[in-house]
Amino acid sequence: MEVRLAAVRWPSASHRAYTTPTASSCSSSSSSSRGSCSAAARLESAHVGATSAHYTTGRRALSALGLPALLANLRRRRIRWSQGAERAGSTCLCATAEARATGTKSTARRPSTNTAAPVRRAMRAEEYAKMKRQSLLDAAIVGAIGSLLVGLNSGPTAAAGFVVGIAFVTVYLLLLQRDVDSLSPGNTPFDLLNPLRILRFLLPLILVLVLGLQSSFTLGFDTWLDGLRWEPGANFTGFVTSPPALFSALLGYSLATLTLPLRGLADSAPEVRTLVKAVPGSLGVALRLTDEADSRKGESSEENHPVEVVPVLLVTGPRGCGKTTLANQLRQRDARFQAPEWVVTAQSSSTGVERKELISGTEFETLAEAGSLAVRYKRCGDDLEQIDLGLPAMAVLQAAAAGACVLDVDPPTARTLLGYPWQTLFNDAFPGRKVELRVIAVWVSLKTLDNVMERNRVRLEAQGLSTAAAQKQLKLLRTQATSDIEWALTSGNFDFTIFNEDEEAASAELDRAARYCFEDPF
Ligand SMILES: Nc1ncnc2c1ncn2[C@@H]1O[C@H](COP(=O)(O)OP(=O)(O)OP(=O)(O)O)[C@@H](O)[C@H]1O
Repeated sequence: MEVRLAAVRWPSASHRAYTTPTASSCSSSSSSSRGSCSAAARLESAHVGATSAHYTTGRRALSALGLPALLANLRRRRIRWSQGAERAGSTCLCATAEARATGTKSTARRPSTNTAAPVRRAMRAEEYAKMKRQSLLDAAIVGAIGSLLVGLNSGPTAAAGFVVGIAFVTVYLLLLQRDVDSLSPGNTPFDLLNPLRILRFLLPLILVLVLGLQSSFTLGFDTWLDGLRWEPGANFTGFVTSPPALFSALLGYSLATLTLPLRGLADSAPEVRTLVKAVPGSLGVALRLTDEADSRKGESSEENHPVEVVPVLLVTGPRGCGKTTLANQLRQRDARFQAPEWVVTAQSSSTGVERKELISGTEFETLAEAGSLAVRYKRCGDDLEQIDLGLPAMAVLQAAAAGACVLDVDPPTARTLLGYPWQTLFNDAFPGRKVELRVIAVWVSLKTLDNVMERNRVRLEAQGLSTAAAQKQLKLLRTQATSDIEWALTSGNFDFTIFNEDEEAASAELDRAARYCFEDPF
């Protein structure tokens, strides 16, 4: 899938250099066109926001609910699990380690909450919730029709047995749904010792026992006991004295359970639907109409409006832990990762941003008032003058046009960036298109707060600060770092945590994390 920033239309005319790069300006290599928009980024549409250890999306549940679909998807899912485990595992482990190191209780698990990924996740969850309802509805329909037919054919005892069978299927389905809900990299369907799973597979046996119990209550225990015989043909189980109830219950149980794989088959074997569509009569017509409506819906939503992803690699963490070093190394290794161009009101070495454009204070305010700046703050310049710095939201898109935008910022700035209404911006700027920001958030830190302080102490002393001045700064840094780490652990925004004790290893870890800008782990 491609992100064509070439087609970006910026809504506000006041956006100076950030105004719409038109199709023609894209094809020309005008230097004023800061979009580099001829470079359409090749991206895979994906949902990386969800490192969720939970395995609850509709697509995955679809596989788990139907045996044929499960077999068909087995290989793919194994890959997904291993990828999910890699990410979720590393995040959780790191978060736990950091929590231990800092004495903070970790509630951090995963995904970024700021982007459109949650919307997609919600859609999948909705799809899954629909499937859950559908399976229960299928069982209810089979129960209603089956008990009526069985009742007419074999009497009320058999009908009651059928209803009991359906009740057990309902329990089976609820257990199955609970099982699927709790699937995670650490709890795969291959774990046969899961108590709920064992209970689920023992349900038919429990059904027979319950029928026996019911029979003993109806007949009276003594009569029921007298009737217990081990005579094949006369009393099939030796417990249940009413074969019609037993057979109907098992029939109800089997039929309703069958609806699961049948629904899976119908979905995964279009030729079955095609065959049925050829059948004259209302069923064929109904199926044809349903298919036509589905394909029209698909055309309008998927083909005409593919999801265009804007990948952003957000690298943040406490001061002095090596964010900039790692981000720069990544950009040097891989040209797909680009830093955005910030706007500043004065040139200064203290701005801390590499790419910046000088604009006037008035222009800065205009951008800020138009809501075009994803983040803005003030810095002290070389001559102690106040400098305004801002990151135009459009600059993030433009940097991502080469592949992915790398944002190396401190935690408060990261927080502001994550809170920026990106989706509203995309909806306004790209009407009729589905554009999503995919933030891969990486927390760069050290294993303990003391290590963080030591790294900063070395840096401050290397800058020539006296011990007293360094101590003063370190005190402020400790307070800030503590609050930053607490935010990282509790916000659930971070996909990866990297402890930058060893630069080479940390670089390799950042490489692995950065890969998710272009890959779909699910
Ligand atoms: N793995 C490492 N081991 C030792 N020193 C490192 C390591 N990584 C970076 N450094 C050093 O730590 C210092 C701070 O690095 P860097 O500027 O990249 O950190 P930062 O997190 O971006 O800091 P800031 O938040 O102040 O911008 C630099 O002097 C850098 O050389």
